[in-house]
Amino acid sequence: MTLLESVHEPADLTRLTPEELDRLSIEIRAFLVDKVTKTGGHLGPNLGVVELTIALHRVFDSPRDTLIFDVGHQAYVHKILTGRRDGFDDLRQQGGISGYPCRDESEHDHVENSHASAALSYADGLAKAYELRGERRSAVVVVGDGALTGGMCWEALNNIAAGTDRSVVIVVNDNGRSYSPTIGGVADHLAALRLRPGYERALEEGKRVLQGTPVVGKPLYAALHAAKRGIKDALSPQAMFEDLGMKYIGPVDGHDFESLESSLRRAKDFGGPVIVHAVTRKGNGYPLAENDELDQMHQTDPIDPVTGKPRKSKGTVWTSVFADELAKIGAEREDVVAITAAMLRSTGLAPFAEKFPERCFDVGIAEQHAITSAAGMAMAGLHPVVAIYSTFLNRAFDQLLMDVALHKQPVTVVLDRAGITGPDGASHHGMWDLSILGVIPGIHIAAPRDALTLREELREAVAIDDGPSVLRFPKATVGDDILAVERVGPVDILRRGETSDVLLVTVGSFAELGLAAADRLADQGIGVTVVDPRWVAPVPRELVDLAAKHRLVVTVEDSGRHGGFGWSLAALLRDSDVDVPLRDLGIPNEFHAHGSRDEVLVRLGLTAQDVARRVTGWASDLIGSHDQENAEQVDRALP
Ligand SMILES: Cc1ncc(C[n+]2csc(CCOP(=O)(O)OP(=O)(O)O)c2C)c(N)n1
Ligand SMILES: CC(=O)[C@@H](O)[C@H](O)COP(=O)(O)O
Ligand SMILES: [Mg+2]
Repeated sequence: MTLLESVHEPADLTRLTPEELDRLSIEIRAFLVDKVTKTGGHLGPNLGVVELTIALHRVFDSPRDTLIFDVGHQAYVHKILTGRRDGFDDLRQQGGISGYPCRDESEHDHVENSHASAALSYADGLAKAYELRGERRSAVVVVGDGALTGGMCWEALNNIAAGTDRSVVIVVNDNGRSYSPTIGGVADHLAALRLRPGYERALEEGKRVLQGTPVVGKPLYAALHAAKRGIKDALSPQAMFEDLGMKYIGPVDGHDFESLESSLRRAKDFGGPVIVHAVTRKGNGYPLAENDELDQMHQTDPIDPVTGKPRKSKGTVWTSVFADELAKIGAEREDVVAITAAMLRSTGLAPFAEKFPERCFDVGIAEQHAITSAAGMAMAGLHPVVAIYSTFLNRAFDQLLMDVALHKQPVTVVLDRAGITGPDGASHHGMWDLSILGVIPGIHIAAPRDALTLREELREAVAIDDGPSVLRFPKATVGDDILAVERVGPVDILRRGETSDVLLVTVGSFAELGLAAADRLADQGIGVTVVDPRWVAPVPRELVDLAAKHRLVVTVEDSGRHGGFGWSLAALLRDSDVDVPLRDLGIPNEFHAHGSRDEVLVRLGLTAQDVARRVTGWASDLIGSHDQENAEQVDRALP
């Protein structure tokens, strides 16, 4: 039996010798490489926290002490040590274990939200509750140097520092990288602290020397205090955390068990807010992840563990089309600048940054700042393009509403990973943007259906100079271009039905699905006109006239139904006194578990077959043109 097989719960770790701990680390790293190169996942981050996570579980008493991982993408080792080793064959797969902490999986898991920079706030709340209830428990957080660039961390630190008797242990997992090297003053300060590692050792050495002298009692303590002061001033740059009133321990070698455990025990015994600054190496022990110049191993697709080559090709993804067109626009318009929130490559800004380095800004994991900083740039005559994932825009809603739209500033926000994303689960699906952005006065939102319309609508967006414009597209391979048979205003007619039974309005990449459904319905004699609005906000008024010429309107969108495009079009028809029944298909407003994008869409009934079946039913019920027998025929006719 391997050591890894002998560890079923954290308590099993406490009996291991130093040699066994080192062996266990080797086994865990081999396990991570073996499993994650098969399933895909956050290989780099987790290889960097093997010793740290083992040490945390040896020093603290989870779940009595609450262990929280910021983002949570680096919790695989935690899952292995808390009895879920066997689940890694199905990591991030439908029905398998989540790639993030999951409360249903274990009492040791607490925070499922993978949005960065929130963990310290949880810890502050937990610690306040423990104090009120007289419970001697520690709230322990692992927060990365990247997550520490997020604003919520500093809101939390401001509060945590005030809780002098509350045990909040903040382990800064400092590997110097987010996706790519972490930027900004916080990162520079951590680097300064990292580069002066002698402080702790010198302090220990000073204590040892003094305790070996005949000096005792008060003179000894005075001498110790003087030594500490002198060493601290000489070796340790003024740690901003101490300025905040927090004890700072570090920098600590995050791969050395002895240093880690002694620091964590000191932190646990301190009984107040304390920072343990652990210096780790992302991807430690696996050269392909250690030397991750192209940010491929922060979150990897399934790859060959030796060569690092993807196990299957993804084809052309939406992001690469955006990347190419923005770089072209950048060459034509020097007022266009780009902003990323620590995700330059994964949001497609790398080609722009390579061509125009002075016009591309990485603000760290700080989407709120990104949006308002963009408003500032726009006020000064630039046209910023902020590229972020749809789900992360949630936290910057007020900035888009009040800092951009209120001032009618020309800022373009490009939302990648819009709609169902898949393996990253509920907090990553980009299903909220149409619902929350639709309320913003003067906003323009485009949902391209293919590469051609993405290029076209991106150009239209950066030409809008009287307010915010938004473009959204999914985490997927982009399909073939779908040519329109006619354009009515901004609306593309993709297919005219033999009869005007149904107007099927498809949003974005769902055009392909809508056309496939229309083909099936035509076989049943149901005439379907398929249109792509291209710009979904404001809802094109041309849809009112088109709806008035049909007997049923159906919308289908890769977005939450509540407040989505379907609801907005229904409101417009009502306001226009067009009394045509409308049915909307979209993502139910629930939290949807991980799986592949296609698997989740099947779960949600968002496939051509499902759409055809639903339309047949509605056509039969609402316009009486087809009986139930047709509905069954549609079923039989479909693969
Ligand atoms: C609000 C938000 N923006 C962006 C992301 C995407 N993201 C996930 S992990 C990560 C980098 C985290 O860096 P760090 O905190 O240093 O952790 P490490 O991966 O280095 O362990 C980013 C940007 C996110 N999860 N949340
Ligand atoms: C944890 C996080 O927010 C990302 O790393 C997430 O895994 C998205 O990955 P993709 O960039 O592959 O969509
Ligand atoms: Mg990091």
